[in-house]
Amino acid sequence: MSTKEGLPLINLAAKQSSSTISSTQNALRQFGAFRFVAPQLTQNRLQRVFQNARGFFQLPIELKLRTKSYSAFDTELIRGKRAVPKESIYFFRKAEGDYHPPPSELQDSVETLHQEWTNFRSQLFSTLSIILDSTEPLEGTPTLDFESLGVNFYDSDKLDCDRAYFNPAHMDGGTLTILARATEAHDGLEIADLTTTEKLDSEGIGLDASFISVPAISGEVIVLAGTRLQRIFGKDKVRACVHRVCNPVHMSNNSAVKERLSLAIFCAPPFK
Ligand SMILES: O=C(O)CCC(=O)C(=O)O
Ligand SMILES: [Fe+2]
Repeated sequence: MSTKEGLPLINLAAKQSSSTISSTQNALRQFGAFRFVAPQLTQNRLQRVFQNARGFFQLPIELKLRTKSYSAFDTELIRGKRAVPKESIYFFRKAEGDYHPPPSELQDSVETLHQEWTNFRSQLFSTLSIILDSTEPLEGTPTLDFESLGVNFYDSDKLDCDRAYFNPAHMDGGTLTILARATEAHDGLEIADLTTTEKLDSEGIGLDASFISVPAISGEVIVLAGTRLQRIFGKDKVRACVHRVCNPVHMSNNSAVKERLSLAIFCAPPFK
């Protein structure tokens, strides 16, 4: 199944047809993912964030380490053990200590993008309630849910050839992750077809399941269900998406891509 057939594309501003509802219900069980149309999130504002982030990631490491919510190459762990060969900077997170703010152009461009995202948030969650036939609207709990945003930078020059993944197979812990990428086309992002395995943990699924490649398409973003959404609705309705990013040097006919930037909004349902 191609990604286009496999992952339904939703227009949040429209009334959902019964065929969109049923294909999205299926996609949430099979992949834990779908897409929505959001040119406002993928065009100029996003490119400005990536341009500023590229400048930030090129700064000397001593400067980056002093920056609030920066995580250096190979410092984040998946399942508490596998280091992820990426650098990231997170926004809207609390940080203890004496850190510098990120460069102001980067901070401003992230805030502008995030402001645009807030126009989509309640539409996305109310559409999700309709799709999942939920009688209660999804509402965030201030103690459990908070929203943050991460910009990730992957550089295949920093990766030994034996590491096939920029980001090993994992699930995100929150409700929904909105993912946008800097490069259009196949940039290594893959999601598991959860109907191809009996395994339930992300490591087992990573070894056992079939994965499909999810190209980045202009004007659209991908939504990944997190473990919290799976817990709220139950595994029969929603599976947490298991996703990974291949090192582009391991991808056939795309070996020219060496650098990869992505942006994830770890979003929370609106509060009452
Ligand atoms: O870089 C990507 O496309 C995926 C990022 C991701 O999985 C994450 O930040 O949790
Ligand atoms: Fe993730």
